[in-house]
Amino acid sequence: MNDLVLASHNAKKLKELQTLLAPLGYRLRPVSEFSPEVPEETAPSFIENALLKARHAARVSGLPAIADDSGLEVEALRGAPGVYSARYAGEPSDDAANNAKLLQALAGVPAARRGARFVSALALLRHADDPTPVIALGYWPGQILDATRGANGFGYDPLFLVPSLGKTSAELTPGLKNRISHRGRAMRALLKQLRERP
Ligand SMILES: O=P(O)(O)OP(=O)(O)OP(=O)(O)OC[C@H]1O[C@@H](n2cnc3c(O)ncnc32)[C@H](O)[C@@H]1O
Ligand SMILES: [Mg+2]
Repeated sequence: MNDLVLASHNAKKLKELQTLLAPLGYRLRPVSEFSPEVPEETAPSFIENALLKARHAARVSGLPAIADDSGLEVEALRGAPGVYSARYAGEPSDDAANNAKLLQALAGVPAARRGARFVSALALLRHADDPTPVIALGYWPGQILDATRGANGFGYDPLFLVPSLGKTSAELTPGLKNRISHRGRAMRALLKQLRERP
């Protein structure tokens, strides 16, 4: 069985990626097995940050690696917190503090202007110097509520309303979230590219 390294230190994100990749028959190994080092996410785009995380994981493991860089873009905040989503309220990353800061930033903004989307960029490298990484993006549109709801998921899930379901992302089962989320969509797009690659 081929090994694939998952370049994430976020346990809940790792679980989602593992579930999405499980049917592929890879042996999935978190990058923490190889190195405790967390590369700095210094780039201005999700794609570049995903690449730098995947490249670091491929380098420390000597194996193919995949990374997700993701975040929440809020229309009324002109795309913030965006690539800074994990550290919106400062470092270290703290979901409750990030959600509190988002609610504060949107105080007084009516429902009609609380549109947002989750973004996921996936990058897959066969090795650290791979000149043709596979990149895929996935988006998930929704709306930011004015109070948290639900206990599943992570990050901004309790504030992210999926309008067609009338539920927040934190009220969905993990299986349903993976079927419709930004990360699920990006993964299906990535797998399609892999199938079509000459
Ligand atoms: O970089 P790694 O180690 O993978 O873990 P991370 O949590 O730092 O991940 P990112 O740098 O990609 O930052 C993504 C942040 O965006 C938010 N986010 C991304 N996907 C999400 C999801 O499915 N549900 C809720 N929040 C999400 C959440 O705050 C994440 O911490
Ligand atoms: Mg990160």
